[in-house]
Amino acid sequence: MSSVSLLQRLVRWRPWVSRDDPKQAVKVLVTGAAGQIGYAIVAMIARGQMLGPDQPVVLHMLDLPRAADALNGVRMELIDAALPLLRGVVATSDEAEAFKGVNVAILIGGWPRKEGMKRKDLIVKNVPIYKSQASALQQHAAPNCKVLVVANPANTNALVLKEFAGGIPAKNITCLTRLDHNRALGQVAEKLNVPVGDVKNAIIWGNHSSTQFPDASHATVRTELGERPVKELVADEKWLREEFVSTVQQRGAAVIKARKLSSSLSAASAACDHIRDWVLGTPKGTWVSMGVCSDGSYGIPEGTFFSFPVTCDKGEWSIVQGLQIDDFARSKMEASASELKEEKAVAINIL
Ligand SMILES: NC(=O)C1=CN([C@@H]2O[C@H](COP(=O)(O)OP(=O)(O)OC[C@H]3O[C@@H](n4cnc5c(N)ncnc54)[C@H](O)[C@@H]3O)[C@@H](O)[C@H]2O)C=CC1
Ligand SMILES: O=C([O-])CC(=O)C(=O)O
Repeated sequence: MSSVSLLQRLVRWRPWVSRDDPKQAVKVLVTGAAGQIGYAIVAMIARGQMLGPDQPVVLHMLDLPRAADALNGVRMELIDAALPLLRGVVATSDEAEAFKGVNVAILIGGWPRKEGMKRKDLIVKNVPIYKSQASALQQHAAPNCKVLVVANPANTNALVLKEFAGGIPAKNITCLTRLDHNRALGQVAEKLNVPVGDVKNAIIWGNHSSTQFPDASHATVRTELGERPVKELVADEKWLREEFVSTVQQRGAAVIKARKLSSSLSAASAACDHIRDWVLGTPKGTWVSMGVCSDGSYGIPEGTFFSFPVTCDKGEWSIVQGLQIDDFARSKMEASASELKEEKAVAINIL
């Protein structure tokens, strides 16, 4: 007879490991998981909104020691939600434990801006976090881990991560501008009174900051007569160059003014969209905006973390090539690239 008693066997039983799982669980790290965006995103991930409705996940959640109780509360709620795709939860304030073996890392941990601040005012507080987490990523994550930086200033934090996590390929490090992209689609849909799902191919060029350039000049709307250019349907160049651009650029600040907290639901949803499209691919004929390491496309200096239109296939993103850039767009893209150069100089100075 086996020396393992029935009671011992029951204690060892791990309900999240099912023998019938057709797919292995993917380990997804969320940093800042006790915060606003963290609280919104963990349920979305565990419901399959990020990796698909048949993909089991193990959630790794990291937050500071002082948020340990709150993080444990999130862990309890995840168990209480009885989410069938959720095959395990690690809740910790230890970076090594949090990054161990993760396949996808959503880096949200850091400080949010308050009303009246610019995102780049967060460099001093947040950039050092990304230097420290770069080593944890390099040492403990799965070698092909896909990384999405959400915490602001997102592009510069991603750059710091790339600089200090040399073992992780630059193409695996990205930052979130999908929220701005989705905001751009939302503004066009509101203007034309059409379902947002019928609008596609807006572009966010540049920094996730007020110098970003939301560009609807290549966007289209699905109509009964086929796909039609947004430019033609809006028929208001002034709106497209002014109100549309500034509304999207300033939307984060407008939400902070209204909520006294930064966008959480829409940021969490956009982060799911970003990873889903990266991993599962963009639909044919559709591009999305992602902050990625420039290869020199469109004259943007190589190595700059810049938002471009991309398509994704088999887990790889590629910058959409050959789009016509007029003088107006060129000047906006250059302004955002030079702001990123300034942010980089400030970050280097701090580190
Ligand atoms: N890229 C984008 O589109 C967006 C970016 N953001 C940014 O996302 C970040 C998080 O925003 P919220 O969730 O609203 O803030 P929050 O303050 O509610 O949550 C942040 C969490 O990060 C934790 N944290 C701080 N330092 C950490 C560290 N070293 N390791 C792990 N966790 C750490 C905090 O304890 C807190 O629980 C902010 O920087 C915000 O500006 C927010 C909205 C959109
Ligand atoms: O504006 C902020 O500070 C938060 C953020 O990045 C956004 O909502 O886009």
